[in-house]
Amino acid sequence: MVLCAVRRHLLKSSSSSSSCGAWARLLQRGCVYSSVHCLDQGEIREKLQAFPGGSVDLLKQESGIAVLTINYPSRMNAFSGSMMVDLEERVSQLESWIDCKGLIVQGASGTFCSGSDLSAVRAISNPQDGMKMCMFMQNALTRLLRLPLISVALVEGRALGGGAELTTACDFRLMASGSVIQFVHKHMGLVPGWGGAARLVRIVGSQNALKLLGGALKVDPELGLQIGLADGVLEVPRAEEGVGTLLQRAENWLSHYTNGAAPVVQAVKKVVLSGRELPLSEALRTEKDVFGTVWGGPANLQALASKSKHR
Ligand SMILES: CCCC(=O)SCCNC(=O)CCNC(=O)[C@H](O)C(C)(C)COP(=O)(O)OP(=O)(O)OC[C@H]1O[C@@H](n2cnc3c(N)ncnc32)[C@H](O)[C@@H]1OP(=O)(O)O
Repeated sequence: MVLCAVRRHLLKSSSSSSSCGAWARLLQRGCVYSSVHCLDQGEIREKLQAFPGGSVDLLKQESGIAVLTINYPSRMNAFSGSMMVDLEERVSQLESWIDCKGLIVQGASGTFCSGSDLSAVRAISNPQDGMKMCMFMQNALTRLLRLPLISVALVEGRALGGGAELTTACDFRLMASGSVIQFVHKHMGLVPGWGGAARLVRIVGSQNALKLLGGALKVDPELGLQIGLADGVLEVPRAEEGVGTLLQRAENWLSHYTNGAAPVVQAVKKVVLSGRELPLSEALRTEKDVFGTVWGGPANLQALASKSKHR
């Protein structure tokens, strides 16, 4: 009774403060750029759709784990313009999925993603279009990273250029044996533009980021683990092994972090995200708000009921 009353109070205060507070700023307006920054999402969507090919597919499973597949095998899963629009739409679908707990981002046909489709890039190589594509992808990938679920990039084969950047928009990276993550931008006379540099610095630190970008280094699983870019390595199962696919292995790995009730898993992601992205005082207030959503909730009450010794 007392717990429920306290929870009601916290929920009331959390919903009123979070609707206009830091968490709302992070999630409901998760985009980095808007019309204030001269970004017309409709206009850039239309422009990108003029470069079709491939798809980004979303499979939402009853387990609360979704699988997002970058699918353009004939171009090593490079991002065409229409795939960039697809990606944004899939992120919107995930944002409105109430029971989400986890996400695996993978490439089709044994390789992750070879960055942006160079044919499309060539066609929009003027500075104005380049900036618009950059803002569009930064928005989509920032919203991906801020989803209230735990995400993992399952890297098989190559993750190059924008593909390497995509891996940094996930909470974790799992590298399959033989895989490579490489920020090849310097070889293309570029730097990352999809937010990959800013996120990479937060993942591996500025010294390592400078080495990876400055030298366009090939990161194999061993180096990935050493510098903290990879969170785990999975052996690619041999066909004759018959003990499940790489995707199943990734799902097993992720389940260590996604087991439990969806509201609790989502709350975990929210407090970590706010701790990472907000100034301390705002992060603390957000943590209080999020705490209020699970305190005295079904999972909390069930856990208390199971502790018979402490009645
Ligand atoms: C802000 C974003 C910045 C960026 O992402 S810039 C783009 C960075 N990515 C790249 O530079 C990768 C370019 N591709 C490559 O280096 C190689 O194709 C790659 C991935 C190492 C694979 O090499 P191989 O195994 O020898 O295979 P391959 O070269 O014959 O490729 C197979 C087919 O895929 C195509 N492909 C691969 N990456 C692509 C891309 N990014 N854009 C457009 N097409 C691409 C390649 O042209 C080839 O097609 P086709 O069979 O000749 O018709």
